Amino acid sequence: MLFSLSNVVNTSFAVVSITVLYHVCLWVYNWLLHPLSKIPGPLLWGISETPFNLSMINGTFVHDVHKIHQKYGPVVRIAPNELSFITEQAQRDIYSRRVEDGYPMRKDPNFNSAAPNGAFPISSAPKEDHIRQRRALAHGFSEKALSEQEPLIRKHVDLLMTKLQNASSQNNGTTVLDIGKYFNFAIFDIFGDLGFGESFNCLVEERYHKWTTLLPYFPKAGLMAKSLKGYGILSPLLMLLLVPKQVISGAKDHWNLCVEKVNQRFERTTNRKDIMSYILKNKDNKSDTFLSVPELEATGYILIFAGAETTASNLSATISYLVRYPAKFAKLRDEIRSQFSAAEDISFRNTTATHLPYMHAVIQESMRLAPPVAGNMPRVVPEGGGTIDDQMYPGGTIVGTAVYATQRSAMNFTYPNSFIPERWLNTNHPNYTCDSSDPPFGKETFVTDQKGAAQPFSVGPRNCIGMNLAMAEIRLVLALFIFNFNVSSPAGTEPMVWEDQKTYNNWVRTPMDIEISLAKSKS
Ligand code: HEM
Repeated sequence: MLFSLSNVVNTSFAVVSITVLYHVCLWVYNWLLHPLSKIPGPLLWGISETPFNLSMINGTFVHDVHKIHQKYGPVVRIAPNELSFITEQAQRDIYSRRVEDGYPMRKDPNFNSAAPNGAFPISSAPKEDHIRQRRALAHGFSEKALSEQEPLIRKHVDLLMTKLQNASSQNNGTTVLDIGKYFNFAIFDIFGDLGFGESFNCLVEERYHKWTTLLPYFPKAGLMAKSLKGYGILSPLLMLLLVPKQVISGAKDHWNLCVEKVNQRFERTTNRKDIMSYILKNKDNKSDTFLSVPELEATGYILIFAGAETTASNLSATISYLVRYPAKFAKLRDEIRSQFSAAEDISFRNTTATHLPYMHAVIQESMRLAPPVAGNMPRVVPEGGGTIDDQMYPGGTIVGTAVYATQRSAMNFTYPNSFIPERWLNTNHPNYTCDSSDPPFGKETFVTDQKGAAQPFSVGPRNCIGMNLAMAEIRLVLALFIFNFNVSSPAGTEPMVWEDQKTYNNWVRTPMDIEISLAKSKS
């Protein structure tokens, strides 16, 4: 007995010693000998995966990487084998088509896996599958499809306005409410209708549908699981200890609901021009625009999050900045209310940058400061190496641009942390004026801005397929909202600071109480 106990102690000691020795050797290798050892960055992040993973799990990754870039420059090492960039050129080098094979660097498989049914959604699919899936989905996101979808979308936006008007009317035209929640209701309902053929009725019932409450668990569970993957046999234990149970079960429920909704939509025959109608046209043929049922389930799983959460996030961020900067709100209010005399006149077509240049500038500036997809979108440098920002990096290196850090870098933008929509305007525009909340600026101030570095929808063949839809929704909701309401912070409170929130790549949005009052001149 004694013998076997001492054996166990000795073996354990040996295992621990070997593990420690292995890690010490690995850290020394990563520090001094690794091909990326000369790239600047915090030492601990460069020698071990742990700081990266902890930062992901804590929801501070986006802010941490921004700080690292501020301290160490435009290319930094954020894990032993991973680099982060913040230049416009790097963005093109990583995400656009490469001369070598006409396709961008492949996505990092650790962060882009298959769905629970084993099929790849469009966002993770490998090259050949991606090309086929993207073709199949493109029809549902075309200009033609968008104009056919407008009445369907408009119905929900009108209901949003009615709900807000009712809430205000009951309180002498003014009320305080969580506007982020109402934007979620409307955008999720729109997406239910467009993606799955039925609204979630969040707005009608003024409460979240079960599914929408599950959505926050989806990216969190994914990021946590992937961050802990690299710990080998310890991963299941770490998952058990670090990932809250409701995150795991929430992600599972999200998947089950998605499969159910996609299959219900298959069963339904309808003339509605929703996104699925375009895809289902090719359901039974094996052409190059075909999507299998498991792929459709997997893509539905991604679309609901990619499509709804991001759009609602931008609308909320935009209003948060307008509440914080009343002079900007006043300019936008005047532009919209002088352009239209009735809400019915407002449409996708007449809310573009040509018609409402200041509103377009406001949206661009809020996308710059609070990009809905804020993290790094990791890719793998192909075998044989790849050039980024005129520098060659070894094959297998994980690379990506840090969206938030890029868009807030002083290398790319003057006054990078200030909300100044004017930077996006033509300097001859009457609204190109410096307000009391602004740092001083003149006609020349923003000529050095690297505007092309702000790409919240990314670039290249894997950029956002829903960009036109998202922008049309945002323009319509924002124009109608500002046409109908004035906004301010509730008396005695400070406006929320958007960037104080955490992110799991997407923002973890906290309740956003603002005061809205009916625009008297229109009521
Ligand atoms: C403000 C709103 C939105 C923003 C900022 C946004 C941003 C992005 C970004 C940055 C990517 C690239 C991700 C990567 O490379 O890993 C992306 C991809 C994607 N987005 Fe969006 N998105 C928005 C709205 C939408 C909407 C409304 C839909 C659909 C209804 C959508 C569907 C997709 C899909 C399917 C992909 C993957 C495309 C592919 O891999 O080919 N997004 N989005």
